[in-house]
Amino acid sequence: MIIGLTGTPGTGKTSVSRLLQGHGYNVLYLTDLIKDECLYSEVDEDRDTLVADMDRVFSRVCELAGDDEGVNIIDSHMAHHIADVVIVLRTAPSDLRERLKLRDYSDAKIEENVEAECLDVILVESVEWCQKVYEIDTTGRMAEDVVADMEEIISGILSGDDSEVHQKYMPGSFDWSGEIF
Ligand SMILES: Nc1ncnc2c1ncn2[C@@H]1O[C@H](COP(=O)(O)OP(=O)(O)O)[C@@H](O)[C@H]1O
Repeated sequence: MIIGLTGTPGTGKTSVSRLLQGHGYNVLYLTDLIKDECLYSEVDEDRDTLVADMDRVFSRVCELAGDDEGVNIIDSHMAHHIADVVIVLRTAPSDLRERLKLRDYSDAKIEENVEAECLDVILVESVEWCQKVYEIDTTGRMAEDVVADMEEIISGILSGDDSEVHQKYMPGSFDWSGEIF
């Protein structure tokens, strides 16, 4: 089965994915796949990013993971465009800003991402498009603790009754809209 791990850049998807891989899960790092297999339609020079060809990305992910009975995690801020079941990582805007400052991002790119987190952009898209959405707060926590939450959610899903974990990791638990100004 495919589980998307999505969230604003900097919320910790790749750090958590690497740890999950160490625990034996298959992980597809979508950004690498798109780059390595040229699954993009154009290069957006202004935003310093590749515009993914989502039809080809979707087909390729299905090829790589679709028939696998184990759990395949897709690490990407676009995972919710592909998977029906997604876990959204969240980070309080002030914490996220500090994490993004450590990257080679322009101030504008940092603020664009912080604003997107304040406005729940990825969470709202996930709830709109996916069948099942779980939300984990990473603020002030260790990546290992987030991995433990992920494994709890995955166990719940695999058990066939996710009602308890869905209640515990219910989407829409944070309101950071006041931090925009
Ligand atoms: N609880 C946490 N979970 C994951 N990453 C965290 C956490 N707390 C701090 N971090 C740090 O935040 C950064 C997240 O980067 P990364 O994993 O590449 O995020 P993303 O893949 O979402 O862009 C890393 O430097 C990581 O060490």
